[in-house]
Amino acid sequence: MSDDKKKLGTRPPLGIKRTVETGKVKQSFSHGRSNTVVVEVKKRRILKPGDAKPEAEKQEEAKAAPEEKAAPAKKPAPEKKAPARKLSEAEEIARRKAETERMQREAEEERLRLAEEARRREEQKKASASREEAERAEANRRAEEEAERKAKEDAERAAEEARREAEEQKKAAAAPSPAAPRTADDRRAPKPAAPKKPDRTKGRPAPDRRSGKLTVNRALRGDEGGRARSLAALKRKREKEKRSQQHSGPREKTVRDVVVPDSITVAELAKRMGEKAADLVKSLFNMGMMVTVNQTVDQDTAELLVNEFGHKVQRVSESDVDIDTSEDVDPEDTLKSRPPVVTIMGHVDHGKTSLLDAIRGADVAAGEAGGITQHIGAYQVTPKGGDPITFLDTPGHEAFTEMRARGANVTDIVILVVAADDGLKPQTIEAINHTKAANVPMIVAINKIDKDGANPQKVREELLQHEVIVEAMSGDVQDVEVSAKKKTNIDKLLEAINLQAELLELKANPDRAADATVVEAKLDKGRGPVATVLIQRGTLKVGDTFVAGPAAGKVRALVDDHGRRVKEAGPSFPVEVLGLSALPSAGDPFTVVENEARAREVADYRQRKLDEQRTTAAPMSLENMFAKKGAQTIQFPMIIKADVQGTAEAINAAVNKISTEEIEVRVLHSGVGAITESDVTLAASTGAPIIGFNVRPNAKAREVANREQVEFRYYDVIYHLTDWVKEAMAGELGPEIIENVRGRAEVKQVFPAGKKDKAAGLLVVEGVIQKGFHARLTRDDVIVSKTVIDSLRRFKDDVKEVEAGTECGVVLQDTNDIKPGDMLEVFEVEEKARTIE
Ligand SMILES: Nc1nc2c(ncn2[C@@H]2O[C@H](COP(=O)(O)OP(=O)(O)OP(=O)(O)O)[C@@H](O)[C@H]2O)c(=O)[nH]1
Repeated sequence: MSDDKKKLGTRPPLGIKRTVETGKVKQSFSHGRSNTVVVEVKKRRILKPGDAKPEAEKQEEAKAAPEEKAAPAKKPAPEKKAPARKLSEAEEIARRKAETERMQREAEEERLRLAEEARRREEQKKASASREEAERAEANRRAEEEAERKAKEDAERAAEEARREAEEQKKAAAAPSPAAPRTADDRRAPKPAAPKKPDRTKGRPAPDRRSGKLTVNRALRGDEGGRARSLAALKRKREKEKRSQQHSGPREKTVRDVVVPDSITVAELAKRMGEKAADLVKSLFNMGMMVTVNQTVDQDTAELLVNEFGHKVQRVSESDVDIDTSEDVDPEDTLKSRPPVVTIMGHVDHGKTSLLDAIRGADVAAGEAGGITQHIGAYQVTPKGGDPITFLDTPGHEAFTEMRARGANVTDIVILVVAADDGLKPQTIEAINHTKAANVPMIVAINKIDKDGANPQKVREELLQHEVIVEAMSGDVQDVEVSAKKKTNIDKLLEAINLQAELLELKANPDRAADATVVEAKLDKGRGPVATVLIQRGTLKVGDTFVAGPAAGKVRALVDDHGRRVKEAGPSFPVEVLGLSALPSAGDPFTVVENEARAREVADYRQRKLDEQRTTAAPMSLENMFAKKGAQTIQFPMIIKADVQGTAEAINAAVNKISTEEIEVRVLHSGVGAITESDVTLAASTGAPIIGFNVRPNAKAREVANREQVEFRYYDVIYHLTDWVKEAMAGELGPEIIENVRGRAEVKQVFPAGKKDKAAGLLVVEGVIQKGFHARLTRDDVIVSKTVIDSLRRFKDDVKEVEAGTECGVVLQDTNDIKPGDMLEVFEVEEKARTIE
């Protein structure tokens, strides 16, 4: 036990697990220096052979050993050792117990401290997460509120809100003062309210305040006293948000000049305003208009919207969208001379195509069906020693006029072909009139001079009657005697053209974006829509973006009149353009524009205009047709399909001319390409025949046509077609009824005939009366009945005929309303087949 006592004093403080024995050793050095070192002695297990001491004893020994060994070097504190020896055993136990308890308490405290620290760290982490969450929730809520307010409240209300918020902030700033009164507003305020803090903290232990768990709800309620900092952060965040909202709202800040046409789709307006289409729809909804983004609004509504979103309106008429090349005049110094554009006109078979062939040195007329020029083409020729000349090959003057009607004055010179053996014919005269109307100079080509009956002088004289005074008759119109067949004087004709062109001083600026005119457009099986255009100014290049009538596109390829691919085409050059989105019409302007968006805009506008015209001008429904049928004029409907746009137009113009007062042609649809099922359906529903000009129906269309019994008519010569239309229209009208009045008689007396009929005693005053003649009975010049002479008697004898000056008795068919003094007019009815010119 004494051993134990001795050991107790030297034992180091109790650890949880002691693995080493420690002790302090004071070291003395020379010159009075000393140092105290801690000596650690590792536990040692002493194992002796046959050692059978109990484990506890062994351990005690092991503990004692180092102390005994270290004893000489150790200088234990005398005050500690001495009283220890004096202590009684009970006291020693109590002391040790107290010591152990103290140490345990300290260890426990340390453990608790660490645990507390960990918990606090954890709490802090959670709190900051919750705070962030709360801030996020708050921000979201605020954003929602903000959006709602914006939509519903007016500017005044917004100002009021701002004022209230400012007040709130002031209160929040004053919050740390416990004396700050808590207002009802504060309590109601949905945001975390700073004034609540004194309430919450009052009489509450501080640790409680710190350790309280921060939940989202508590954060939102703002009732956590310890959150004063986060509240301020929230407010700062709110401020920041407000600022960023103000700054991140370029739509409100950027005031745009919005171009508003007559009508515009909501989507397009939104694009121009730089706003969301959905916002516009919402706004319109608030105005009481239910529209979708793709619907159109009028200019007034669009203006309201633009103003509401704070932009400026720039009202334009929709037509401003279209391209107006007339204002874009090229300066004089940019102009360079260009080839003339020549159109050949004249009566059928007077030799237009032959002349063009002679000029070109190519034979096109031979392959042409029926000898009529069906296709509008354009070619450029350069005569020997002359300048290039562009020729437009048109089917007579209709296309020329059609193009002029569309504002396409492409022709510079007209060649009027008159056959020397035939003289002036109706179409020659029409051509003269059209040329004069267009104010285009004319050159007369008196053709077929090789023919036996050719009389050029007669032609000149005939021209005089139409105020065309040729040079040979001392006028200023050039005239050239030619033979297209023998190619006589073709060079003279070309010289005349060059001379006329020189006089005209034709010029254009080649160094600019191209302006052209469509002279022909067709659907090509392999190449899609193809347009032949004539460049009027500028140079058209592959890759150019353009708009042609209602079609937009990008030049994919350019093909010249010899079928060669070219990279560009200058003024007066005819060229085929590939790359169209749709088929334009002859006469449509073809303009190169800066970009695809512009091309689309213009094309869309033009298409809209065309749609408007179509839907308002030519109603094609069955109802409309029958409604019209009830009126005096009979409608003769038809559907025209042709191989080329120019031909379709020429046919349209030709058939429309056939209309009379009684019957008129109504072209329900005219288009280019094969006859399709939809054409047949339209024909079936309207009873219209389908006219295929150089085109045939496809298989499906044929099948439907068989079922629906739709009539197809195929032609390759225009006048054959017009002849048929005339006949068909005449047939539709039925035969003409002609009344030939044969005689007149006066009713002298009326007497009964048979059981119920009445007979009239007449005096024939004029012509003759025959049995079976139609008759009209008039009383005081008013027709009483229309009847037939049923029986004719003279002195009780049936006779066939009674002449003027004689009396007779007649029985009239189906009428007994006869009175003395009535007049009877008799006539024969003749049926005559109609003709339409
Ligand atoms: N003898 C003679 N015949 C000619 C001459 N020019 C044309 N012809 C003939 O006249 C006929 C009609 O000629 P086209 O060139 O087809 O006449 P067009 O005016 O183009 O006729 P359409 O295309 O039907 O309007 C043809 O048979 C030609 O061979 C000529 O100078 N002399």
